[in-house]
Order: sequence, then C-alpha cells, then structure tokens
Amino acid sequence: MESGRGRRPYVVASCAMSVDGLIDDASDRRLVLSNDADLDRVDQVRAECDAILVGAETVRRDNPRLLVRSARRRRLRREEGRPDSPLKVTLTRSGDLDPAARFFTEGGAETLVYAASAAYTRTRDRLGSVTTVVDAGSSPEPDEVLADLWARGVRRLLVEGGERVHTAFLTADLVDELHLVIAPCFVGHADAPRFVGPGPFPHHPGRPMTLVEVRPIGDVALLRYRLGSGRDAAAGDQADR
Ligand SMILES: Nc1c(N[C@@H]2O[C@H](COP(=O)(O)O)[C@@H](O)[C@H]2O)[nH]c(=O)[nH]c1=O
Repeated sequence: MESGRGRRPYVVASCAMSVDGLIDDASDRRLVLSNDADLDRVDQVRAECDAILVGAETVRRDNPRLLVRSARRRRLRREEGRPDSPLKVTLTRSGDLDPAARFFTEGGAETLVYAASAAYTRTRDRLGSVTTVVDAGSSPEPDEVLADLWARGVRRLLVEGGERVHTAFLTADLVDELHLVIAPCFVGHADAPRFVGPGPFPHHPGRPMTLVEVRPIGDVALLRYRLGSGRDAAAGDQADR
C-alpha cells in the first residue's frame, strides 16, 4: 500500500445517535435511530461520495449493504459516468469477515478491504475471490488509508462508523465535516457502542468545531459541523446546497 501524508479525499463523517450518545443497543438486532426522511438524506450524502467506509465490526454487527437506495440517484450517478453506488471500504485487524456478508454480495459495487499485515494472507485467501484486499501494515491507519484511497481516485469519502472508526478518524483530525443526528430517545445500555470512545480529540473545548447547520428532520435533529482549517472549501460547499 502506498503510504505518506500527501493529498487525501474530503472526508464527511456521519452518525445517528441517541440522546445518551449510543449508536446501537446490546441486542443482535440492528438499531435504526434515523427516521425515513433522515435515511433519505443520508442516501443523498452517499450518492455524492466516491466511497463509503465502515469498520469491520460494523460489517459483522449490522451486515450493511451500503448502497444508494434511490433509483433516481443511481440513475443520476450513471449519467455522470459513475457507478450506481460508491466504492465500499472496510478496515480490519483480524481479517474476520464473511465473504457472504451483504457488504460484498449486494449491489455490485466495488469493495476494498484494508487488512493489517498479520492478517493479510489469511484475509486474501478468504476474501480474495469477492474483493480486493490491501496490506495495510501493522494496523490500518486513517492517514495511510486516505492516501491510498486518493491514489485510487477517491475524492470524497463518507465515513459511517462505528465507534472505533469514528474515534480513529476524528482523533487523527482527518474529518472535514461531521453530520450528527440526535434521535429523541435514550438507549441506556452500558455495553452498547457509542458514537466515539475516549481519545485525544483535536476539537476539544479550547478548539471547537464550527456549527454550520441545525436542521429538524421530523423528530430527529441534524447538527452539521465543519472541522479543521476549512481545507478544500469547494468540496465542502457541495453539502451546503
Ligand atoms: N443505524 C443508522 C445508520 N447506520 C449506518 O448505516 C449502515 C447500514 O446501511 P444500509 O445497510 O445500507 O442501510 C450501518 O452499518 C451503519 O453504518 N445510519 C444512519 O444514518 N442512521 C441510523 O439510524
């Protein structure tokens, strides 16, 4: 894998959480905190991206499809010469991923797995027929993954979680824009995953993010923040429309 700190895609992080900051409960069933109108908003955000990234734990827990759902948005993408849905990307240290997961099987979108070197051979043997596996060194680090995605032509990336991935990208100061949706409920489980875990977040109380929008969407609230130094403002402006 190419490494280095060169150019990287514009990164949008997206998360729906309960009022107590949780993104799932402790059950096997996936918890959807967005309402239908918000899921449709997320679909538009997906349609504007070149790639969607989630952690392997999210692939295991949620078995997500990560596709553009709207036929109209897929058609618009096709008319622009883009694939129906963005490239799907995941990061794994263990390589514990099921080739039958919907991440790999649904929608015909291209997929990419960044696997830690220790798990690379095993992961390639297991998944090589359904995906492209990249050796990501001692562990997949956000800056190196972004540099590699840039080299593969990804200019706008949507990071959809879960907790470890959001924490890694945000503490590394590699998110340009955060879309945080608050659902009107508490989850209350001690063992449930949170939006983020503890870490050295660059946007601490002394260096807050910039709140650019507060939007009620039915019974949920969308908070949109700008992070960092406002790099690549043109790419960010897309989200202001
Ligand atoms: N539960 C939840 C989200 N979950 C995210 O969406 C993924 C599922 O995608 P798909 O299989 O394509 O529907 C899931 O793995 C997680 O990354 N997103 C949201 O905007 N709001 C929600 O309430």
